[in-house]
Amino acid sequence: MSEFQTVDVIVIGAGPVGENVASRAVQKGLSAVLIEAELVGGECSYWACMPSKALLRPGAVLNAARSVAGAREAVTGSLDAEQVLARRTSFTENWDDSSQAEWAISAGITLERGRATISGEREVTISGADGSQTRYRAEHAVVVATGSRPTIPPIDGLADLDYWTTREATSAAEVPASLAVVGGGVAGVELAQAWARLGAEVTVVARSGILESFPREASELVQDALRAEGVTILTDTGTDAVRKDGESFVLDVGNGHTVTAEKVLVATGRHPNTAGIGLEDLGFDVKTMDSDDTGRVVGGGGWLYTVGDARGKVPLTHQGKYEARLTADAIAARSKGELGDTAEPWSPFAATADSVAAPQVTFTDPQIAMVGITLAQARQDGVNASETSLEIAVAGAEIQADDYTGWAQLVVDEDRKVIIGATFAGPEVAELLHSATIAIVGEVPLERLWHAVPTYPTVSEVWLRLLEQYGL
Ligand SMILES: Cc1cc2nc3c(=O)[nH]c(=O)nc-3n(C[C@H](O)[C@H](O)[C@H](O)COP(=O)(O)OP(=O)(O)OC[C@H]3O[C@@H](n4cnc5c(N)ncnc54)[C@H](O)[C@@H]3O)c2cc1C
Ligand SMILES: NC(=O)c1ccc[n+]([C@@H]2O[C@H](COP(=O)([O-])OP(=O)(O)OC[C@H]3O[C@@H](n4cnc5c(N)ncnc54)[C@H](O)[C@@H]3O)[C@@H](O)[C@H]2O)c1
Repeated sequence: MSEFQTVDVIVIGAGPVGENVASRAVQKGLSAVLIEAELVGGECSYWACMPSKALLRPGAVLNAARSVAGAREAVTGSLDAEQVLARRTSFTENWDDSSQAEWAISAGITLERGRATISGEREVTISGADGSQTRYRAEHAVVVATGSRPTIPPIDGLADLDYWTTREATSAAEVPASLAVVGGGVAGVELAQAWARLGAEVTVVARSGILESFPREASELVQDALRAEGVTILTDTGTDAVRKDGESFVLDVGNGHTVTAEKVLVATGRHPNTAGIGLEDLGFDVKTMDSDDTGRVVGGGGWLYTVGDARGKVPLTHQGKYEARLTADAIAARSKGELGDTAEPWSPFAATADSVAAPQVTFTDPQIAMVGITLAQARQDGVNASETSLEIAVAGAEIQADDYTGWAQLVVDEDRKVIIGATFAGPEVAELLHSATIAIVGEVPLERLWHAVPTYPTVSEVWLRLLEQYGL
């Protein structure tokens, strides 16, 4: 057994979030070791955000051209699936992480490859692929940035079959003739559209609705678009059992009905990947483990932190990287005695935006972009909230696409007269979202927002329409 090497911060998991904790800690003058069992860059770079968006983008560009007279006539072909898949693969660097590893080293981070377990208080043991063991002791913090795992439902027969998770669905080398998607969340719906536009016959099997975490009007726009382009969507439909008939999967979806497809994608949510890394041996129950706004594990002795998907608050890359910056700053401040047990909301150490202003975009075509809280959530939290919504019908939208169809909503805290939630649905609305995020985080009073004039003719003019409809 090797001796312990001592370092200020140990980060387990080199996904986007772990990378950011380690680099920020180094920038703050601490030494950091970053440990990765698979690919430096994590799920996001190789099997999630980047390849899924690369699969979706060509279809959105083609559809954008087809939605403008004059351009439409110039576009006579369909997507070139081989080129789309090649471009997707280039975004994953062909699943080679050498450039990411080089970046980590150039950032002054010590990079270790292998599977890490927390082997004691402040202690981490790395098991290398060659059977070697390397041990580190942290002076200040051990940060768990181990990401998340797909949650696989207990569907009869499923466990024995070679179904797709989002990993296979983002890295497939060929377009399947047909695809059944179990789950109507963001991952399932994005990948349903991506593969359908590449030529697969796609059926989405959703036990309740589609994209249910978004306002109904927004998810219906996406649902209508998917149906119009040939995706079959079965809502309120459970998957009772799955079996193989020759090379095909057969899903029993109730009342004697079946769905048959060449591939099945199971996209039914994810959970923090915190089991089996030694936390149980230290007395933690990983199912109930909680962290404060600085990422410090409650009851964790002060040295243990979680970030990103492993923290489980907002499982999105940008929000995890935000947590990473704040957690690294909190660790650095505590190492100098400049921060105590708790951090003030909105201070540089507390991830306050996680609960009030986390933005999310569903990159389907049309897109849904949402930030803050929904009307239902606001009312549940006892906030005196109002809702203003309308169809996006402004000159900028008409210029963007013939027959532009979109929808927008603001949720306002009537006591404070500030925006607490916003949703935009329609083609290319993602870039509208940051304006809403700034308005929420800045708690900009509506009467001041009235002076923020959107440019003519852009889709942003919807802000003016929303404020007028609100009553300004
Ligand atoms: C299909 C799909 C599409 C998505 N699209 C988007 C998007 O467009 N935008 C967005 O914001 N989010 C998106 N997400 C979510 C996003 O992928 C995650 O929020 C993000 O990857 C979380 O980053 P992370 O660093 O916390 O975890 P991960 O990226 O999962 O990285 C964790 C790393 O830890 C390593 N690890 C785990 N255990 C150990 C161990 N014991 N020892 C050493 N290393 C270990 C893993 O190998 C992995 O590399 C998507 C997710 C999916 C599934
Ligand atoms: N554009 C993006 O930002 C993006 C894209 C993809 C994924 N992600 C992230 O990745 C995570 C995982 O995505 P996801 O779509 O798997 O999760 P999700 O939580 O968004 O959706 C899961 C879906 O599966 C359904 N479901 C759950 N259990 C089921 C069961 N037993 N049978 C049938 N259906 C069931 C749910 O009703 C829900 O519709 C999400 O947290 C999301 O934030 C983000």
